[in-house]
Amino acid sequence: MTIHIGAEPEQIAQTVLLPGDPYRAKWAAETFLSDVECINQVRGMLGFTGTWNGHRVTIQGSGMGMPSLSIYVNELITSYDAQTLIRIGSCGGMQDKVKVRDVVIAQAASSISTPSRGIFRELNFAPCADYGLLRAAADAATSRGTPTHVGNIYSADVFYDERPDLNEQMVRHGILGVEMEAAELYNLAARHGRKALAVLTVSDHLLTHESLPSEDREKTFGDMVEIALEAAFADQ
Ligand SMILES: O=P(O)(O)O[C@H]1O[C@H](CO)[C@@H](O)[C@H]1O
Ligand SMILES: O=c1cc[nH]c(=O)[nH]1
Repeated sequence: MTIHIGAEPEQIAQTVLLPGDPYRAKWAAETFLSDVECINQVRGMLGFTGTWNGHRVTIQGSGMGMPSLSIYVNELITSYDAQTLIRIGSCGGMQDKVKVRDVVIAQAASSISTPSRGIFRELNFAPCADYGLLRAAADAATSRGTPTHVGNIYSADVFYDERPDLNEQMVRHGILGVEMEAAELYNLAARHGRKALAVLTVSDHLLTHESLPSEDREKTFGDMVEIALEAAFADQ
């Protein structure tokens, strides 16, 4: 057990999916896994372990924002030996071609700042996905026929952003979408030699101002969950 995760070491699998929303973790575990056990309820940040196609998988809520994700990912790596960590999140679309409900696979994650800023200081470290996971997820999305975009995203510190000038530059430089966790997930994976990826579903659009209701964000983004599962075990 750790401060924030109440599971015994053997209750957490080496492959962990990480939705921000703990109720998306519950829905995804109950929908896609068998033999599901709830392994964490500390602070209501629900986690579940079960099996998918014979493989053990944990789906653990990470909370919103990089400081929250950093707590769970640090504990999952250092106390539970998690090896493969895949965020399954929502994002806001930032290009005309990126439509609501499309999937975005984050090849890299730009940011203004992350919790790792104190380490990198003047270095503009480029947080990037594990290439094997990225390729496997893109292949899974193609074979499923899911409208999918692969590229650079933006990991923000705030949901209610006050920098339209910065958004304009990101749109101009091809950023596909905005969310709030992937950059620090990629930093931590690099630091600890683990594999990480973020597979996202577009829930909002910064250009069209569309926005899905919270229940849809919790319970309807199944394509990204299955893409993440297929990518996690593509080589096994
Ligand atoms: O839907 P999740 O996975 O929480 O991801 C996105 O949604 C939250 C904001 O509503 C942030 O955590 C952002 O990254
Ligand atoms: O961070 C996020 C997540 C979903 N939608 C947004 O617009 N921003």
